Amino acid sequence: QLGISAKKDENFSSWYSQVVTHGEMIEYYDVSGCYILRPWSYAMWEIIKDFFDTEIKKLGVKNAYFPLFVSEKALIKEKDHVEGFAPEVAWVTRSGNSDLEEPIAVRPTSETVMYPIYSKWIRSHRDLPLKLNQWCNVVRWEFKDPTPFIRSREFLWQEGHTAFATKEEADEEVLAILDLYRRVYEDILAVPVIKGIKSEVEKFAGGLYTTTVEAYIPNTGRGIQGATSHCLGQNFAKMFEIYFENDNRERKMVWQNSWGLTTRTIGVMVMVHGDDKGLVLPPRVAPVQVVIIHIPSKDIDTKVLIEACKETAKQLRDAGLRIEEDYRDNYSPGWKFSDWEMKGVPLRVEVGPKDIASKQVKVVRRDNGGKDFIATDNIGASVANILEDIQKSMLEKAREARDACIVKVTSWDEFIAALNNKKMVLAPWCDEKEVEESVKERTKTDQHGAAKTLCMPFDQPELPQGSVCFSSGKPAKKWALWGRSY
Ligand SMILES: O=C(C[C@H]1NCCC[C@H]1O)Cn1cnc2c(c1=O)CCCC2
Ligand SMILES: [Mg+2]
Repeated sequence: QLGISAKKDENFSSWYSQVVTHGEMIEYYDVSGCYILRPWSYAMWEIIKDFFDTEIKKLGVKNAYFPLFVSEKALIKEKDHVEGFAPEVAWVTRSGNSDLEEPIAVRPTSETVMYPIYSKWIRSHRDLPLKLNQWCNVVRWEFKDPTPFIRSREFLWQEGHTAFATKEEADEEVLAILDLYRRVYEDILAVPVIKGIKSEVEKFAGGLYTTTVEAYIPNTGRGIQGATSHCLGQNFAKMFEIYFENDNRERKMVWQNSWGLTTRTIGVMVMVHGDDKGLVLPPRVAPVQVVIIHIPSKDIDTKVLIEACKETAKQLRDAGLRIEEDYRDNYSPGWKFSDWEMKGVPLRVEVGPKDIASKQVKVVRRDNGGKDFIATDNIGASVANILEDIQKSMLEKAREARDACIVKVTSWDEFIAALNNKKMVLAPWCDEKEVEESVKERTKTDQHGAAKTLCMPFDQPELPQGSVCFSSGKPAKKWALWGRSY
């Protein structure tokens, strides 16, 4: 197949579209905003899912499945939760050619599906904590330009919905889940994220507070919400009458959390690591970690060569690695190299007659093009070490690039300069809603969206006594990370 014509640093959106299609991750579809996840990307979702599912089960969370459809009555139950989002809700109004009595919403998230049932199930403190999660799809009729993985009208996610007797338990779980989200990004996707709390304007309107992991796309200079873990407080318990009798026989409302991670994770990884040859996959998320390619030659019987490759493949599989062997005789080695580079396979192993003779193989890294020769004996361990090094260096490289795009300022002018220089901006802030709204107004231009707070990082720099808000001049309460975002 043809190479990628768009350059990442010249035409990012064309580059991205070509990388996800040539990399066989996405197929386009005739319903706007919807995409087909091909095996190459679905395998990545399965790897993310296996990790997160295993970890939440250690926290005592159980998986369940709730209906796709929500009654209008249930959906509008929690007023300020849904009115802001109403335009995004998709409705079923007809079956066949007869209209439905009542329109039914397609779940955009499942609080209003699950909580009437939670109200029924939770009676006594013995029914707590209730910790359920579901892996499913949700539909949101977004109007901003759709982008594969990043913004689509249907996407896959997990949504956790938990209920506790005390706020302390809820607060603790919010942070435990947030750290799992950090690990998905940093340990599996090699994408650095910043943990923080959302402002009152940006938080989930139905909740008490929202914590988030924020990623960053250097090419567009935009922040992107990676995943969110909300403490809902007792707001939904009040609306949906979720009470329990505590051990003093008093009737109390539960404290709830809800937390979600979506297939957006995959798009962020592609955007951060990809290059002009295509995908560059961190080994932990790569469906294939090593591809073995034989180099035919008149100096050796191809069957002997392929047998040697198979032996190496076996050793690598025995080391627990995900291997592909490419012995196709209708493509040249060079063609195969660029094909597997396009798909982002972290390591290529080339085997030719000379390598057989000297009991070695040639390895080529996808992330930095590094070439090396390694002995075939104990090759499992040595290749596993190379993959670990690739994983680590990809995260370090991405972290450096991200850190170089955070500017710390104290004045409005510095703020605007940094923003227009496609940076994220750390600024002392008075933490007042109307000030955030005014910054949005003042930074909205026709070619860019407004700047907003991405989060208040948990890791706060020193805030000198007497610091004032970069925008309002009022006493600053904390440092906020601002930026344009997806
Ligand atoms: O979905 C959440 C909160 C919460 N839902 C569960 C997973 C974690 C977290 O995302 C917020 N939210 C976002 N978007 C929408 C809604 C909505 O509640 C409801 C209406 C349609 C659009
Ligand atoms: Mg939204």
